[in-house]
Amino acid sequence: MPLLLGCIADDFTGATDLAGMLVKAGMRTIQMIGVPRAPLEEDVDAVVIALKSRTVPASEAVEASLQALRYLQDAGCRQFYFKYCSTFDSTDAGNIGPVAEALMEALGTDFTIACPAFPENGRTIFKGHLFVGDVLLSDSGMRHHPLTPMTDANLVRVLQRQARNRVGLIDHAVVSRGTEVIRERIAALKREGTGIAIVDAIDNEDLMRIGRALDDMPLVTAGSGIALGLPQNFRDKGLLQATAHAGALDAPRGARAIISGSCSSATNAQVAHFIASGQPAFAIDPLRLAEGDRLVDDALDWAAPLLDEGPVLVYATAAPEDVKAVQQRLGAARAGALVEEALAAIARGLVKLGVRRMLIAGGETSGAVVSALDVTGLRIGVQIDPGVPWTTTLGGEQPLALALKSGNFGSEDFFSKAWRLLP
Ligand SMILES: Nc1ncnc2c1ncn2[C@@H]1O[C@H](COP(=O)(O)OP(=O)(O)O)[C@@H](O)[C@H]1O
Ligand SMILES: O=C(O)[C@@H](O)C(=O)COP(=O)(O)O
Repeated sequence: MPLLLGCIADDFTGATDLAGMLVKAGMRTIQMIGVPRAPLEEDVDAVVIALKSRTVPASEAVEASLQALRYLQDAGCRQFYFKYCSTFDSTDAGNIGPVAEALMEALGTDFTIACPAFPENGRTIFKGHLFVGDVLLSDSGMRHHPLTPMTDANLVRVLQRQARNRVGLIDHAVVSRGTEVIRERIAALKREGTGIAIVDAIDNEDLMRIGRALDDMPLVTAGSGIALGLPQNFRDKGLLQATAHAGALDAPRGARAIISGSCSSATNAQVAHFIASGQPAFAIDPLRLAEGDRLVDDALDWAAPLLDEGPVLVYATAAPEDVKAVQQRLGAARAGALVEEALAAIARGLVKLGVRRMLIAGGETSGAVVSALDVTGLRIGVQIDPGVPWTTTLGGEQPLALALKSGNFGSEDFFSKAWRLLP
């Protein structure tokens, strides 16, 4: 069967989130790390190319995304999907707007939607406003994000600041009335010159209705939620036969470790829970890294004798006030880069020490770690919590089982319970 859906994800955790969603919705999906050098050999329905383009300068994000698009076009994909964060992580400089518009232009299309809704994880959109659980995005922990603080919940306004096209809204009154009404609204928005429309969605039924209305849209831009409603279109056209189920992965055996560079609220709670349950944890202080302390060696010396006992945690995760203090001293970008580099080196060292099963918390952090491990692709396995599947690696020196956890996903006991899902 030909490839159907070609996806470009702006970070690595987001890519596994999307790939897991597509598998759950019945598409055989593989995740590639960066734009592959060779044509795909796997027999799959969808490919997700994971980029690390969320927080790089907009021009670099555009370039990398266009390169990914060309690869997916050459592979014969029929529809394209730009995946960003369910909390719409971006700044006024981008990268959601510039990348979406560059992809539109390359595909010769004058209209797309933008919908980060992921109701199962508490991300809903109403009247263009994004909610995280019970609060507006701007009142959620995302207002303190180290790299992309989100202080405005009105997505029409947020995207308009990043886009040249006019940004409009398909609101819930339209979405709730079904696919035909959504199609009519899209046609009306196009007529009046709107290029991108934020779409309201508060539950999975909304996502299914929206999905049906996107069957002939060349480019969809969204979080992972919208992916739930797309496979039905391919199935209706007789293009998708297999119903994929994420089977138990043949996970390699070996020592276990958790690397956490996310400072999101959920990760802070997960780190605290792991430490409170008496399990071993090593903290990385960015200020000491900046002073040249040999924390990478220290962390590996600390971990080596513990690895036979159970999972170890190495973390830079910190509360918002501590992150702010560090950023005031080092600058946000330098602090982020120092931490990412150190955690990536520690992950490499841990694999040399025999770690074969690893949880990584944080999108940027996952990008840094997975790149350092020379992984070329990921097979998707069982879901640990919504948006976080176990995966096994393709490429790299050693086969590994990896779970890339988005900052704000997962229950408080995630770092303890995840292992129980592996054979
Ligand atoms: N203590 C800290 N102080 C400053 N920055 C930090 C600290 N710990 C981690 N970081 C940086 O914060 C960023 C967190 O982003 P990311 O890994 O994407 O997490 P999330 O998924 O929660 O957004 C990374 O660049 C990381 O290196
Ligand atoms: O859509 C989402 O929320 C995730 O898939 C995602 O992209 C999260 O990014 P990080 O919080 O940076 O891991």
